[in-house]
Amino acid sequence: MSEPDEELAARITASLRDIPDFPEPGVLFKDITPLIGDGALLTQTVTGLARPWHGRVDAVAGLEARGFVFGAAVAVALGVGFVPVRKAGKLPADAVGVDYALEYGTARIEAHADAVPAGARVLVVDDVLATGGTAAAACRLFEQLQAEVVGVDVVIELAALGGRERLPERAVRALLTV
Ligand SMILES: O=P(O)(O)OC[C@H]1O[C@H](OP(=O)(O)OP(=O)(O)O)[C@H](O)[C@@H]1O
Ligand SMILES: Nc1ncnc2[nH]cnc12
Repeated sequence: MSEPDEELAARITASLRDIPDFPEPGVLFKDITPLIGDGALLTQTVTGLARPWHGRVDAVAGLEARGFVFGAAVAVALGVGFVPVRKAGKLPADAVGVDYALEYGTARIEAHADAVPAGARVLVVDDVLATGGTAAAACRLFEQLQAEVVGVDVVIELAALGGRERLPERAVRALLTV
């Protein structure tokens, strides 16, 4: 896996806005809107996410909603298709789903049953890895579809919340670990 880019990590750190007690008391929310509002930093972040994966994936999956921003851009950078992983009830065709818990609540994610062919190499992209519940559910989802999850690629890992431990034997990569 590629070396961490310390300059990019510093730029991401400087851009993040910490919002205490959002969306519920006790959660320190990492707001990425300043990052994605900065064209140069958004480009560097997408380039950094895509860097190790050129020629190694068949599809990029992005997790609704913030994972769509980065995931679709990474798919373009890699020249592969994008698969939206949506919250329950949003996809129009036959879907498979997984229930999960995240830092602040529970949810269900779904993907279209024909989103990727069996054996496809899928890269899961999201903005934040916190408890890892969302990313682990996404991995299970693609394995239900007989795909191969080659990695979980996030902008920010909140290490204290233990997401990486929730994803043993996965190639988990974060541009910034806090
Ligand atoms: O590691 P976890 O504890 O599972 O938390 C990480 C997830 O939480 C956030 O999504 P959220 O469900 O809040 O959706 P949003 O992108 O629509 O805000 C974030 O975008 C990740 O997908
Ligand atoms: N603390 C946090 N900040 C932003 N997104 C999150 N998703 C889960 N936990 C989060």
